[in-house]
Amino acid sequence: MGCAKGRAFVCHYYPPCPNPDLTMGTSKHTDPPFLTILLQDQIGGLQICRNNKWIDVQPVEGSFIINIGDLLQMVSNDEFKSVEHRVLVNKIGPRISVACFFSGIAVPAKIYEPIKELISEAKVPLYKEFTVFDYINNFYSRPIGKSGLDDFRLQN
Ligand SMILES: O=C(O)CCC(=O)C(=O)O
Ligand SMILES: [Fe+2]
Repeated sequence: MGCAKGRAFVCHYYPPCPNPDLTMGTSKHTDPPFLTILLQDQIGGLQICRNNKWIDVQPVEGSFIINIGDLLQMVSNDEFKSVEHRVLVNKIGPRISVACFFSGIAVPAKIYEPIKELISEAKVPLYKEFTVFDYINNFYSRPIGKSGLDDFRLQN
């Protein structure tokens, strides 16, 4: 499927914040690509949302964090769920993280859809066909923090 193609690296620099309760490092969101491989330093601050609760992702030296993104949720027909996450700021710091996003094949436009082997009478396709461009373009035209998954969901 070429999910490992379309790589982009983003480096984040979070300066120390005198009033961490008044702001966020990165507000809650899901990542649009298939996968994100994330390297964070020892400062901490990354949280994921599970059962409506925010859980700290403790830094483990020498390890990477793998986030499932929206595109993987769609091709897996919701077998994998795109994780909602955010970053808190700290009085200590700065905090540095590096994300590698895997967005798949954008050019020439490749049509993606829920993987056929995952579809059956009991498990109907939940998403319509899409290209990486369609999804990313729609994602960035939406309010921050709202994933674009619902715009591609089929009304079964
Ligand atoms: O800085 C982090 O740990 C996470 C950054 C992030 O969520 C992103 O780049 O999408
Ligand atoms: Fe993210």
